[in-house]
Amino acid sequence: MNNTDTLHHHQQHLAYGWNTDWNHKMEQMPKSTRELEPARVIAQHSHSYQIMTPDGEHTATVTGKYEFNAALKSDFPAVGDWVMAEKLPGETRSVIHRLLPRQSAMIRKAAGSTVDDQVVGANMDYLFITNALNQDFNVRKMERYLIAAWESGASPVILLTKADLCGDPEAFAAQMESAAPGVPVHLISALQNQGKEQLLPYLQPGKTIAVTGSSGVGKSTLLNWLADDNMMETQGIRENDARGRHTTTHRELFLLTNGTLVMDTPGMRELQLWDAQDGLEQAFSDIEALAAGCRYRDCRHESDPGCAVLQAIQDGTLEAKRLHNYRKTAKELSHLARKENSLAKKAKKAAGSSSRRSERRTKAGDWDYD
Ligand SMILES: Nc1nc2c(ncn2[C@@H]2O[C@H](COP(=O)(O)OP(=O)(O)OP(=O)(O)O)[C@@H](O)[C@H]2O)c(=O)[nH]1
Ligand SMILES: [Zn+2]
Repeated sequence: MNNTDTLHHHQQHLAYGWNTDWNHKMEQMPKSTRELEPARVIAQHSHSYQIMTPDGEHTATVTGKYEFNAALKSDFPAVGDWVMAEKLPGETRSVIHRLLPRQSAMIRKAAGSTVDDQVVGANMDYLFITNALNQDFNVRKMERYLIAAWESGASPVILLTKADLCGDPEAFAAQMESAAPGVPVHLISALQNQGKEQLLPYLQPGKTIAVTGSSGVGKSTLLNWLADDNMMETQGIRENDARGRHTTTHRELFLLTNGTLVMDTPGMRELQLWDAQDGLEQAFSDIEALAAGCRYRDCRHESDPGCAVLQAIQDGTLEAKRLHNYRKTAKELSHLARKENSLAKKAKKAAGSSSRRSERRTKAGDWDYD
């Protein structure tokens, strides 16, 4: 196949975020005797995918060989993935042969098993983490979200929504900023159409944005606001597809007219924590940086002599609460790790006895709808 030709002739497909990096990754793939073209996964059903191919939207399934070689659930394509697909002659169907290596991925861990880990979204550039400026406002919760965000490889951005409901939004933004080192914090009100200009730097052609946050913080409102009259496609974002029943029109990756891609997958909406050491270190990079100055490498920042973290609290450059939250989160993570371990042991024992497949189904929850 002549890739350059393919790419130049299909602007629609290019719009879905294809770029020179992906082209490079494609060229690294082992050569195939078949006509394979790159396509992006725009929706996921239990046994099939919707993909955007150079010829438009196709329904696709993975090949038997793909399935055979997939050791983990996360080896299967997910929304946002780029795959190499073969168009079936005369049909709007394709088969997926390969997965291009992910640039970022949000993984939902299944307790006690790595086999059941699911990718709920792939190749996001930005992850919008939302928290509302009402009783939902919760720094602790955001610290936990940030861990998952950093683990994903996408750049986190904090959006404080419903700013119109708050008397002193700036104070809350400042509080959030100190809990999220290196993460931009924006105050917005979708209802009052305020703060959109701050989001424009992220709304770039070819960039993919995913939105996460607890139920009710205003994600749907935000997505519709971002899409505004910018929807390329006719259906609104997540009108009422909570059960994901509309397999023919259902999409989870949307193209705005300015070329930005917006991802809204059910699994992405509720991030869970797991034993995520790297994410913890990044979410608390302020403390990690201070800890580098502690006299002892294994300093517990409790009463240890020469502790730079405690010194910073004394100097007033670090809030005591921040260290407290760090400790609590670290503890929580190791608790999760222990729980995962014991569940893994139990699962091992139970394996073979009951029907694992149906168990998987239920666990998969909203991800595995059809
Ligand atoms: N005052 C105010 N209310 C808002 C704003 N954005 C959303 N809301 C309201 O908050 C409620 C929840 O908004 P949704 O967009 O449905 O929230 P969601 O996060 O998508 O909720 P789930 O679908 O449950 O995940 C609705 O009543 C919205 O009208 C805002 O900027 N200001
Ligand atoms: Zn220390």
